[in-house]
Amino acid sequence: MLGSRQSSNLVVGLMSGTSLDGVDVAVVEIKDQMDTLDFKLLHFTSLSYSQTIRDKISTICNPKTASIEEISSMNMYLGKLFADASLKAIQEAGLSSKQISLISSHGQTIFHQPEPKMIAGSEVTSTLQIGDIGMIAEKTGIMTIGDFRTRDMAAGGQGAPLVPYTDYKLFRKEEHGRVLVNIGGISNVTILPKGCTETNVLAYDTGPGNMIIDAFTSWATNHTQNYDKNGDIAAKGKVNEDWLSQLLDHPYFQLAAPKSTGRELFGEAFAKRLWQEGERYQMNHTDKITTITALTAKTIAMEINKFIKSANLKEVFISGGGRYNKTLMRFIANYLSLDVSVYGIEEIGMSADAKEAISFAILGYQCYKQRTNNLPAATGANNEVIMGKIAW
Ligand SMILES: Nc1ncnc2c1ncn2[C@@H]1O[C@H](COP(=O)(O)OP(=O)(O)OP(=O)(O)O)[C@@H](O)[C@H]1O
Ligand SMILES: CC(=O)N[C@H]1[C@@H]2OC[C@@H](O2)[C@@H](O)[C@@H]1O[C@H](C)C(=O)O
Repeated sequence: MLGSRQSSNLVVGLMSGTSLDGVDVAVVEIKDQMDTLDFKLLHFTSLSYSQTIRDKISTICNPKTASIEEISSMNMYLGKLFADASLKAIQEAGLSSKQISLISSHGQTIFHQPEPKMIAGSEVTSTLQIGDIGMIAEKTGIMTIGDFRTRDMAAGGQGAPLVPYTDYKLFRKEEHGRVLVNIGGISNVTILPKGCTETNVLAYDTGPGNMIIDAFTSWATNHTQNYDKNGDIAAKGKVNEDWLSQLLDHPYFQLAAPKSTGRELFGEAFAKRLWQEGERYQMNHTDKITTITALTAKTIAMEINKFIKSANLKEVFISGGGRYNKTLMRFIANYLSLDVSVYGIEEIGMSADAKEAISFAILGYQCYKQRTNNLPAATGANNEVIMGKIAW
């Protein structure tokens, strides 16, 4: 039985995020004692998607170009790819499949609609993560858990963000407040006030993370670069303050929490519109990238600044690929009040790259243990639920 022996608590967590860069795989030992959870990262690896796969996923993320046939086949294709990635990681960790209790897979989000649509007089919210868990279980021989977000939505939540549950379990502090920021395709913050309980954690998506920076870099470099490595391009440009303040008027930044977002709002169409706006401002490509980097930084910092006093915030820890963008990190620190210090999340023993995959390992483990694993304060759900479905 899971949990009865130390060796049986080995879990593989899989995360494929909104950047569409690939799948992250964390092999984690989960230490489950009384009501505290802890983990040890045994191995971490990422499998990059080929350009063909990125393009295919991009196509099915866009309702105008998606076809049901492509969605259906990509669901099975990604399931197989996730299975292969899991087996590779298990082998690299020096383990065998038999030692793994479960695989927990977030899946690839291709659609996320937290604002209700009317269908035959009923309000419907929806979210879709693909990468079939039946396929993963079949190809690995390991029980697989996935499809977390729908259950939270069924309980009236946004189905996102889900990682704040593990942020709360692992990183809350009695002495002072902390903020965890993940900068992937989209950015999200988890605010853990001093001595917080589950009910007063604040967590939501702040808006774009690297998504627009990546798109701009690709266009500015004639597709020779997918992202602004280390923020080197942004470091060379100037922020256009006029344009930045206009960009900050976007309605998403004014929305009250709980809120979550994705490619539907800040994807390619949005990036294209901003790129054209930048042209109208007669800005060079470098200044456009610098200004868009400042937009990500400012929308994160503005949210944190709101809670510095009330939550007694002292430390901000940054994870996700954006942690490596030095210009973005510098801008965030500059936009924040001097009361808080900004660190990479490795400062508290967590890997910036593996954090989300580790979190999904923990969320899946909790599901298997039949424990609730959503944080209604973050998602807006009416009640706690056990998120996740199991393929035996
Ligand atoms: N060295 C680096 N310098 C600058 N940016 C980087 C670097 N390494 C990664 N990134 C950025 O991080 C992005 C990937 O981040 P990450 O893997 O955290 O996103 P994700 O998990 O796909 O997204 P999300 O968390 O929104 O689902 C890349 O697209 C790139 O923009
Ligand atoms: C619908 C969806 O896939 N949302 C992702 C996305 O990527 C970042 C942000 O938007 C967050 O809401 C979420 O992922 C993280 C892992 C979460 O649920 O905490």
